Amino acid sequence: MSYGSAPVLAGVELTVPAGTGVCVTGENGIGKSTLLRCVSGLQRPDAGRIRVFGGTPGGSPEFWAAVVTTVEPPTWYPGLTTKEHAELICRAHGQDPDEAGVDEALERFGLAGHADAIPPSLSSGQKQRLTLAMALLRPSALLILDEPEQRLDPEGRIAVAEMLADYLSTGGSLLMASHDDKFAVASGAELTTMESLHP
Ligand SMILES: Nc1ncnc2c1ncn2[C@@H]1O[C@H](COP(=O)(O)OP(=O)(O)OP(=O)(O)O)[C@@H](O)[C@H]1O
Repeated sequence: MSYGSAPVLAGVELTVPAGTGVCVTGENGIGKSTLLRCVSGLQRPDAGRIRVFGGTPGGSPEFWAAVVTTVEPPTWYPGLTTKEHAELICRAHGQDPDEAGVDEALERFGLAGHADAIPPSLSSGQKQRLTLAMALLRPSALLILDEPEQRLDPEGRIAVAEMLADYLSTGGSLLMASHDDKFAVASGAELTTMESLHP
């Protein structure tokens, strides 16, 4: 993969066995987001091979039924509230919002008091909470998260790490990038440095 003439991710090899979590770490600019973008099907590598559940990333409705990526920041729907965003994601995936537990999720993410606010009025940490709440509310088999701990307060990081550990314990797979090793370990992910991905 390259941006212009600068190579990024040359010779990288990574396997995330289904039902496990991997967290890639490394200095700013080393290529973590680029890796996650490629695995999410948002960027196509110039060479090499990426398979997700045996298929090409991003290439089919089945991929997007199974995979949630937060690599690209969300766009909020004009005029829809925090709660309506959460309900919408459930309905889009064939779930009844009450049965999916929208109210409980908003409570868990500390957003219950902001259910009727529109997302642009939320703080950056609250927007991050809503993004993660929406990612975890809908059914999925793989979460691809770019620095999910960003903008969360210490309590929020602990809560999200627990929710990711729950996700893994119920059979989900997780690929994330993070600068917070403690958070990643608490999430149940195995830490892997970008440097170690070059065999
Ligand atoms: N759109 C782009 N155009 C040109 N170069 C880019 C682009 N996106 C990333 N790069 C370059 O590719 C390299 C890898 O960037 P990437 O965002 O993947 O790093 P990262 O490890 O996620 O960094 P960080 O820890 O800061 O999030 C960097 O040198 C960056 O400057």
